Amino acid sequence: MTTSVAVIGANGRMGSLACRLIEQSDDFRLAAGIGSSGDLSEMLQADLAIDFTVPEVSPAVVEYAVAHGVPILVGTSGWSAERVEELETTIGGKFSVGVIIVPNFSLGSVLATRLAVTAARFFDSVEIIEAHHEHKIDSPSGTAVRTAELITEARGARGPVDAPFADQPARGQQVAGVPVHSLRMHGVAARQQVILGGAGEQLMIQHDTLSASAYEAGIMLALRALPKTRGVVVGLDRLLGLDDEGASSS
Ligand SMILES: NC(=O)C1=CN([C@@H]2O[C@H](COP(=O)(O)OP(=O)(O)OC[C@H]3O[C@@H](n4cnc5c(N)ncnc54)[C@H](OP(=O)(O)O)[C@@H]3O)[C@@H](O)[C@H]2O)C=CC1
Ligand SMILES: O=C(O)C1=N[C@H](C(=O)O)C[C@H](O)C1
Repeated sequence: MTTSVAVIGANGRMGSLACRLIEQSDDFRLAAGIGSSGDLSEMLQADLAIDFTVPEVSPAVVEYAVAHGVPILVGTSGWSAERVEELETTIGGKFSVGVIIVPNFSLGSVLATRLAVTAARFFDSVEIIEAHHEHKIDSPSGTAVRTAELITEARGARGPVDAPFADQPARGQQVAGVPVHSLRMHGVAARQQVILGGAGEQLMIQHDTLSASAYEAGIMLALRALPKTRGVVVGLDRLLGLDDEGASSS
């Protein structure tokens, strides 16, 4: 007995990877691959859906899935805390439908963010530099936004990071009070550096994605967790049981 999956954004880099993983698996089969000229109603023939589209389109895809009772795994970036909150309001009573939003499917990236969130409680300065390939249309990356949000949340009583002269454009975009600097260039897949500064020392936590194979295990893990999920869950860390480690506001 296999579970059928519809992939929205099936012609893209990540969507085609998801299609391949589903077709190669023993427990899933591809019910529909939907591109920008397709119709979202094609997802209704599937048990589950995966969204790898673009940040502007993703909310409508997710709302359609939820409205029609199709659990959905979201890999598309752009899901800031504010956007997640809006979705939770929209979902309202429909909490029997699962929505898993994963800013980054790579295990190393999730761990790097976790380490940075833990370290950020002990340093005055925290800034993020992220670099991505030349085809990435959005900035800052979803991973950087999530990292910044978690950092500020974890600092709690310590307050926001010290980001002097942050109103100057060259100081980056302020995300939850953390300066984020985005590079879009040839020769890189995805990299994130969280640089922390304190009295007389610096700590840098860097993660490099070298190829899209880094996302494969995380996609399958999240897909398998989706039928058991109720309501909105954000982050692979939640599925790995890492979310309550180190992120204390004490
Ligand atoms: N969570 C994670 O670990 C990762 C997330 N990402 C994120 O995933 C997203 C996709 O990335 P990537 O695959 O590289 O991007 P691509 O540009 O390769 O693919 C995006 C796809 O979205 C499709 N699309 C656009 N509008 C619609 C629509 N209305 N309905 C259906 N499909 C639509 C396009 O379809 P068409 O070709 O038919 O026009 C296109 O193929 C990005 O937000 C990226 O940041 C990327 C890597 C890892
Ligand atoms: O577009 C990409 O490539 C990636 N997007 C995600 C993001 O915005 O964080 C995840 C990863 O960084 C690759």
